[in-house]
Amino acid sequence: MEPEDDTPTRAVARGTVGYERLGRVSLKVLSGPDAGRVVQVPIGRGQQIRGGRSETCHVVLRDDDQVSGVHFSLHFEPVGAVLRDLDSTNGVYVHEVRVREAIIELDTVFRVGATALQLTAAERVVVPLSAKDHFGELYGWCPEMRELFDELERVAAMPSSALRVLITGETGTGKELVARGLHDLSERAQHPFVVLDCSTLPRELAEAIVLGYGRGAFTHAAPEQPGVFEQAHRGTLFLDELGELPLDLQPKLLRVLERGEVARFNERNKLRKVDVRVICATNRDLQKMVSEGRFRSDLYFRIYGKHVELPSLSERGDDVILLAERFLRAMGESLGTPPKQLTAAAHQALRAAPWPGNVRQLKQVIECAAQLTRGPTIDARDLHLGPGGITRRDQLDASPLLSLRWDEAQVGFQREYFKALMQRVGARRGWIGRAAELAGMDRSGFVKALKRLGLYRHAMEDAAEEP
Ligand SMILES: Nc1ncnc2c1ncn2[C@@H]1O[C@H](COP(=O)(O)OP(=O)(O)OP(=O)(O)O)[C@@H](O)[C@H]1O
Repeated sequence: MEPEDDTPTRAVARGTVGYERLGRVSLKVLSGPDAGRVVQVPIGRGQQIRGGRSETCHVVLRDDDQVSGVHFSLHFEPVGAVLRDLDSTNGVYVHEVRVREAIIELDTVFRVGATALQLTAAERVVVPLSAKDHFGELYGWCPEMRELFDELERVAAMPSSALRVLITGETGTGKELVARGLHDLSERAQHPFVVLDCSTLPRELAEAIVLGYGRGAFTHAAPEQPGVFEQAHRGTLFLDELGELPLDLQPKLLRVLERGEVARFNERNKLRKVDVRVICATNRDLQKMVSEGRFRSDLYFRIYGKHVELPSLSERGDDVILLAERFLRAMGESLGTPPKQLTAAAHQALRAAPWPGNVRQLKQVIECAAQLTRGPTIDARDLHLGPGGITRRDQLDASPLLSLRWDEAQVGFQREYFKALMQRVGARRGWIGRAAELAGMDRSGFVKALKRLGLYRHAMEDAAEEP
């Protein structure tokens, strides 16, 4: 049966100026080295509060040596405040019961190390929303996205040299589109926008790619090559997957950011001035990496100015439908045909799918369905999202592939292939290079394939060490 009203539920009417959400939280330290301190934390959209000994936390408990670097988080869902132990050594206790995750109420006391904390206030604030449904090419209609657009419009209006931006969010949520939009709206728009994906940097050549190299760096005949900073001179350098930047390259990057000068790989004494706005993105937990010594804190503070967090697609309500329709319209325009329509059942399937690869995966599913569906409508079964479909998180065995169409069977097979390959190589140092080599691919092609198939985030989470 068709639902009576299938219009988006969480999109905000055009022209709405603001909406109310939780905006400020207060915590009181009842006992421990910081007893008596009251910490007030403004919370951004979808942001969680973190506590621990690390300077990167919102609630810094520097003097309690029983507290881990990043010990606990608090985030707020419709059900209440969710307190979570972030793999701390000594645990999180509520009423002296150790918990991994607990929903706590106002005034609840919890203990981390020798410190007892009380959640004393959670205040609501009215936040402004953009009147637009897009920022550059990034589209969205739900309040979370419209609040984001308002933030981005204000960031874009600031002088670009003064501003550092760190964009976080799962793979495929639009981080590169945000960076591109900020560049296009800045006074640097006429100059280059250069993207460096740190996850595809080959270790041996990383320094030469970032800093550039002079004539004869590798062989006598090798020509000179400017690094990414020089290429982006007067424009913007987008450092994607910054969490994957090799540790030994981090101080060199910091030096360039601080001094605005770059010395090529084999020309240590020849400094070249560069005027570059750097925008960074990651889907890794940089705070945790800093507290574990896997990312330099000085570089973290250098790049961490304005934090832009992109919600995952499953947190954006009916944006999934509106985005799908947008992709269909764009396809129709490029083919000169009327856009195909999604049935109500297709809407339901899109809403229910988990989308580990977020908007990138949605776009791929929609484009694939539009190309392969003969009639003017796309039904749920044309999307192949249900049990046994291509976007299930768990493994497909080989036999269901045989009953799929050729293109879907190929995608299904590719997912199986990459999963098996990653299992074979294991989560150990250098696994990307090793897996790419076994697949006969270059690193960048390998990482792109993982992203396209929605496997990249899980692969990174599973990897115990830096790739
Ligand atoms: N809100 C959006 N509106 C329209 N298109 C989007 C949106 N978000 C993402 N896309 C599309 O999805 C794809 C992935 O976007 P993008 O590369 O910006 O994601 P990302 O977060 O940088 O991914 P990764 O972390 O894997 O590099 C692109 O084709 C982009 O155009």
